Amino acid sequence: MSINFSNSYRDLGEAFSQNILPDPVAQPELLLWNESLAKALNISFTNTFNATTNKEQENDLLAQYFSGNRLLEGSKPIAQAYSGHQFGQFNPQLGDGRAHLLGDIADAQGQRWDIQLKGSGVSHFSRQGDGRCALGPALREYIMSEAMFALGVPTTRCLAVVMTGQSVYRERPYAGAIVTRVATSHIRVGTFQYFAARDDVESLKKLTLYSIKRHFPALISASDDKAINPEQVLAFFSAVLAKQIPLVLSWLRVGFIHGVMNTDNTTISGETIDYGPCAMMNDYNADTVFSSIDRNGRYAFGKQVNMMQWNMTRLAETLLPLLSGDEDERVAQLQPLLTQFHQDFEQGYLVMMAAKIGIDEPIEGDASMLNELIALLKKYRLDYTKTFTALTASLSGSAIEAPLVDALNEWLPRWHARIDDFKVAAQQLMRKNNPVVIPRNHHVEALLERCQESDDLTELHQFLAVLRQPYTLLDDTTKYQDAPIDGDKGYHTFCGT
Ligand SMILES: Nc1ncnc2c1ncn2[C@@H]1O[C@H](COP(=O)(O)OP(=O)(O)OP(=O)(O)O)[C@@H](O)[C@H]1O
Ligand SMILES: [Mg+2]
Repeated sequence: MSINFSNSYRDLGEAFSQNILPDPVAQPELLLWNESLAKALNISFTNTFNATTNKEQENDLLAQYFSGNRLLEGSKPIAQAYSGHQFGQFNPQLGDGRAHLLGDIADAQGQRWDIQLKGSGVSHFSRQGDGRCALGPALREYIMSEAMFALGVPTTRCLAVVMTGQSVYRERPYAGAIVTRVATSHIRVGTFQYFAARDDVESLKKLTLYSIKRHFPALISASDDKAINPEQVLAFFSAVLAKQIPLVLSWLRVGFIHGVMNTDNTTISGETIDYGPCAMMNDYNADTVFSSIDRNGRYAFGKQVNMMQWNMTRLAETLLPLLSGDEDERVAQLQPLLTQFHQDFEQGYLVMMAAKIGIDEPIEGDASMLNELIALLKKYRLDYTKTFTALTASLSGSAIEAPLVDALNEWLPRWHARIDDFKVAAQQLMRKNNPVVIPRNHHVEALLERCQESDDLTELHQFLAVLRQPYTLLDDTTKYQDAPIDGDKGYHTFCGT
């Protein structure tokens, strides 16, 4: 099997991670293999398999590798150390309690990707946990991240799901599984906090330099890549902030609620990570929360940008020792960047929402028109996805049906007047920005239930095929477009264990 691993994170030294092998499982069985992702990553088996290898043998070998039972050549697994603010409370000692980073690989364009097993056994960071993952949450991560990728949301992805043949106990026994996650890195805000909490400035410098090289190489010249200066630290912070804006904007565009935006679940690369308690919004309400542990609505749909700014402020704090001047001067260098973040986000939000109603370059008056629409969505409890799909279709003659047409009857003429001169272009823009299908909670949950009861994955593949083309109406799309009759009242998500 040809995967050309580096172990660059492990090479940072023992302060950063624990060297530890995945814990072998009883009976690994490949459930899902993401062929298109494998291709994109340049992962191929041509050296391993020959004309006489059959599909079953191939899958068996993949199951061995992606359960951690066999180690891929060149991989030196580690569990990464990190801390994190969880619902506002700082926990200095988190880290990969059930994950193993196998190493990083380069794709054909030279982009590096981490390959990580999740659910692969305990580590130094496991605390009370068993190091394992149940099948439901593993499949959920695969489905949601594939859907998000196709929706155009920056995200970590899944390469494989392997059943372990072992039960995991979560109040009752469930089938266990291991998911292979791919990310441009697994460096979290909490990774920086880990070293800041220990006053380990040398490691903070090393981590910042590594992060710059990995994610923002333009900030550093090849000749002086051994140390960083305060200007580079500020440029790094700006670059991290800039990554979070398209991330949160795309969540808001498609109605995604992350559910657990703790600093340990916020990557510096701006990729969605940790699909534990996430959910999709149905009818529009900025206060929407589904996570059972988010009792105060800290991570509600409409609060996500504020929470991201809060997380970025925690990142800023960790960078203070790397700046110059006294304490006040250091804060004064970071503060304007956080203010700028909010302004850039607000501007980006207007552009994003305007695109959803077909306007490429918003002008004065568009913000108030959008606010009015959002107020109507909320007042009449209109489904977010369906509303924009109907508005898009209406531009080529589809009638907007009741009750939507009644709810929007005063708003529609205002919108038509604005886009009348460029209806065709408006509709094209809307088609790109408004999915016709999203991974609705009730469909995801129903499928997870069925997959746990039966080995037949036909429906799962059908659902995935639809989710992989969320801007196109396929024959099967209509099966998954419906909003739940009760608006998901009483639906609760749980932190994915
Ligand atoms: N079953 C488990 N065994 C050991 N540690 C666990 C388990 N479940 C969660 N943890 C640890 O608890 C912390 C918080 O968990 P959280 O649910 O945010 O992350 P996760 O889903 O395990 O991983 P990730 O953020 O990488 O997707 C992490 O340190 C995680 O490793
Ligand atoms: Mg997590």
